[in-house]
Amino acid sequence: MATLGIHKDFLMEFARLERPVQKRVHEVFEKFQEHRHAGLHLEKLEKARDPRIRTIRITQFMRGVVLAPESGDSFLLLKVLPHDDAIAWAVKHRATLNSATQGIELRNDVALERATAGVRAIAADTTKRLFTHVSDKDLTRLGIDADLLPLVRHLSDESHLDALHKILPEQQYDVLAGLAAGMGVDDVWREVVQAQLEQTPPSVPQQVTGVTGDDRSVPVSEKDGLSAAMARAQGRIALISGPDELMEILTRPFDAWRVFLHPSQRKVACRPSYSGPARVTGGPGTGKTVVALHRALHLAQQLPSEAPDKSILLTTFTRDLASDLSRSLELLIPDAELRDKIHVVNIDALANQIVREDRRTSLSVITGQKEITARWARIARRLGIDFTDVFLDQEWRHVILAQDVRSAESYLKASRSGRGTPLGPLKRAQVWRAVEAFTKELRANGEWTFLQICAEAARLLEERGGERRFRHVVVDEAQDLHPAQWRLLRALVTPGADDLFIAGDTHQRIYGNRVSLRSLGIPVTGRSTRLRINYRTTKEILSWSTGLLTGTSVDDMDGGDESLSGYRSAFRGAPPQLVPASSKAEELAGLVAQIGEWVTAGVAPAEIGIAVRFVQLGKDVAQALERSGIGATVLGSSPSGTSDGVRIGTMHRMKGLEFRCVAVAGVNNGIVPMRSAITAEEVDAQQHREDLLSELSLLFVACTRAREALRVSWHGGPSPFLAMVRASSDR
Ligand SMILES: Nc1ncnc2c1ncn2[C@@H]1O[C@H](COP(=O)(O)OP(=O)(O)OP(=O)(O)O)[C@@H](O)[C@H]1O
Repeated sequence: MATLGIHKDFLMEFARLERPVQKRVHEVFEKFQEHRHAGLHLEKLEKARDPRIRTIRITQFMRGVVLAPESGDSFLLLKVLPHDDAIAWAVKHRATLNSATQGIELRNDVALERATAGVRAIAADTTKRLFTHVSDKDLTRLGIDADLLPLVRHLSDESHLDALHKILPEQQYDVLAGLAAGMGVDDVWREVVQAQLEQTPPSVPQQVTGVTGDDRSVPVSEKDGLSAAMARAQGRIALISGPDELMEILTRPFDAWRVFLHPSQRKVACRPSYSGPARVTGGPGTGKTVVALHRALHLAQQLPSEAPDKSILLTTFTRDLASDLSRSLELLIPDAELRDKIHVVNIDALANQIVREDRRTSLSVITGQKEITARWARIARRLGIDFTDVFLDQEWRHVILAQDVRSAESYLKASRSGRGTPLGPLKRAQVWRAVEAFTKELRANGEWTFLQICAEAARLLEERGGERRFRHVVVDEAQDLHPAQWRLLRALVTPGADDLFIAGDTHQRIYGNRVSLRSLGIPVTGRSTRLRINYRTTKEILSWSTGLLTGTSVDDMDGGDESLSGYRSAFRGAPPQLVPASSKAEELAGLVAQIGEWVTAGVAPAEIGIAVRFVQLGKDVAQALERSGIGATVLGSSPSGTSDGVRIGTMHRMKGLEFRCVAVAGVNNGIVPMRSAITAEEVDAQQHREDLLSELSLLFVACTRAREALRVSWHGGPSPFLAMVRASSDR
């Protein structure tokens, strides 16, 4: 039976076609299993560099480009382009095997020869070389073939490598981009080559080497070579099992993440089993959520047939993020029966359900932080104790609830590491009196805070012992979870193989909840993987945004430091715009003009996000936009996704989202960081540093939501964080 492969580029181009043309593409290929390629009316091209690359008529104006060897009945759909472009592309390209993985790659020899000459000319003027630190032997081991070596050896700058992205054989570009981003040879081997080798299905014959004696690139062999070579290029090529799957993929072409996982992502998501809790980390946009979704699917597929619905919990920080996960899961798993094995709910809602069921009554929850702080202030005044409202609230969250301290005696002995102000026994007794007054008041009113509910849910489950609701738990945005939430997650699933799968990035921690996973009974050492390729944003936005973090050190929740080394993007775009204004009115006017320009350029308003530090500014921006006739939705004020307007949200709300264009407004001195959110240094120096880091992460999160364009503006003095990034880019 014929095998059909779809190249990622084909899907991307298909996505941009008009509906009737898409329909034709589908009609042309839907019966592929019945055809040997003669039946597909493939046209040979006279001057083709690779005689197996042919074209096929889609409509009068559009042609598909297909790789189809003479013998065997495998096809690879490579391109779908306007007629002349398709022919031009088809005659120039060749399909070869990657020497390290034996996966199929495409190359444009003419362009490569031209690029080599260009790079040589540039290299004549400089002694700088990008890859002097890597030997020929290592490059060869990583799959760089001898045809490419002269080009690679003359590259002097990373921007030249970026410019070659589209013409280099794909996997070889991946290797070079990793090395250029500072990864070691072994790391690149593991993440690009070995990950790919491991994913090749066992049924596909492994060849020892794909290079000829002189290490030159070799064409894909005839007779069955193509389907094996396609199977060794997962991540770039998807093998289609039949017409239903073809239909499935072509129906949602924009969601390439469903089909094309990078080998480093697939390795984490589809590993048959982990011996205990496992974790995936990585900078913004590296696909952690995508991996968490695929892991949930993988676990669902492995469940025994008698496993009940909702055997797997897929959870995250907020309700909105959980709704996004649900929507994505529907795309990833069309089979409702399989999908029902996965329960998607945010952690607070789950905790609420557990406590509610126990008490057989609904719970009244205090949601506003302002109200909570006001209560602490009242209590401190009433008791005549000399602690600020913010200090008491932090002590309660970061020490008492975090360690589940339930008595004055335990509090006296509790570790306060992470808190900067030492507290002697007398002071602790005062704090405890305030805590008792606070909790008593809540109890008397039948009120709860979210964290209290989580702590209570964890306590209930621990007490009941053995009542494990789920076989597997998958957690996204894990960096912001509080220890009480972790205790709940720990209690929901029996410790052991594949119990917890955790996705998160501590550089994006914005709620100040530092935890040690090990101390919470969640040891991930040896089962933790970092993703490094950013799929969301341009190199320019990425490098500017990571510049914000220069000089900061962030823990990895496992006793070490998190790193962004090797973090990279393959797209290029315009650098972020940094726009000062002398007044708020001027800043808003500039912002409105920019949004207007984006909309005129064809960006849908809902694909534009505006991040602000506080809600009122968001409302002001919304009004300014509406006055100019541009619709806007302030996130959180109406159910998300219900309006087509520009999305405006606080930086906190931006977590987990993404937009084609992002404007971050009001990045003023005194606002970012928000003065009121920073503990005074003299009150608690450690907390002061933590608060500053959370505020910095908040700006980092907001800026990294952008796919194509980022604009950062302020009025009056700029945020000191912006001075930091400028200083780092000057270096
Ligand atoms: N293998 C892939 N192929 C195509 N697109 C991908 C792939 N992996 C991720 N993406 C896309 O990249 C974007 C970022 O992915 P995702 O939200 O999973 O990243 P993340 O690491 O969770 O980001 P953040 O930490 O910033 O929330 C999404 O648009 C996603 O669809």
